[in-house]
Amino acid sequence: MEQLIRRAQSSGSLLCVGLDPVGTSETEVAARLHGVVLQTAEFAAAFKPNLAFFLARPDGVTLLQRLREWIPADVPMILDGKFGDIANTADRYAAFAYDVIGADGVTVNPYMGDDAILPFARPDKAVFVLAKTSNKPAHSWQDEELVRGGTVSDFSADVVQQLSSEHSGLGLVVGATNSEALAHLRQRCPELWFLVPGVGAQGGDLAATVRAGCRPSDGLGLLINTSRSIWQAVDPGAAARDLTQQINALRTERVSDAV
Ligand SMILES: O=C(O)c1cc(=O)[nH]c(=O)n1[C@@H]1O[C@H](COP(=O)(O)O)[C@@H](O)[C@H]1O
Repeated sequence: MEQLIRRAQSSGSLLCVGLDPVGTSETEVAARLHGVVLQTAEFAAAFKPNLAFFLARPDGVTLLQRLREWIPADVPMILDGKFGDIANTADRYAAFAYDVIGADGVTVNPYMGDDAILPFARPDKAVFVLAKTSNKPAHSWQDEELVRGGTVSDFSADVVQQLSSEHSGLGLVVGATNSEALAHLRQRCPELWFLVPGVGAQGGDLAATVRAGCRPSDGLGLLINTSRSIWQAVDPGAAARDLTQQINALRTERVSDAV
């Protein structure tokens, strides 16, 4: 998380460049991936490769390892695997993500309990736990009210908040497609970092996202991910630059409103 904060500050950006590579040939995909990294790196607070898009290719694991080499060392790479299994299996996924691939962080699905999360917590790694996801059908699971009060996503957020008092580097995944839910979770967890996908192809409202999710105290706490709208752009560098500038204008407003 410290690396992430340093990078967000030095790049002046909260943009997370999502890497969900698609294409017909292995050479074409590798070349495009390398190109996107080179063109967007100066605007990237982090990169987020989604594991599924790599595993679907015959050389996917090697490509992920090459990707880590292409990404500048000071830019965190979050491996989006949405991992979630019992402790000894989670431990193996953590070894894969951190030791085999060299990722600086992961996404985790908390459904199986704390032991699905904690094997990923290492002092120098970031762990983003799903709380309120961007997909529409998530509503019927995550907005379910619990007998103890609050929703399932509130419960996930509360558990992560509690665990973060003993384990550094924990954050939440909160989708950009529901800014009310984002504002609600920001209020519930004022300090945690949120990874926020759903801007771009999924139609999340960027302005509402920054207003709802950015920490008014320091203009940080938010990593806004977009994948397809950068991958499919004619000029990925320009797309990343434009998005960064829009985010920065909005977060300046957010911080000055709070003063
Ligand atoms: O954990 C994620 O990154 C994630 C959580 C979520 O709630 N919604 C979501 O879309 N994602 C991921 O974020 C990326 C979104 O891609 P685009 O819709 O193309 O920007 C994909 O890799 C998704 O798997």
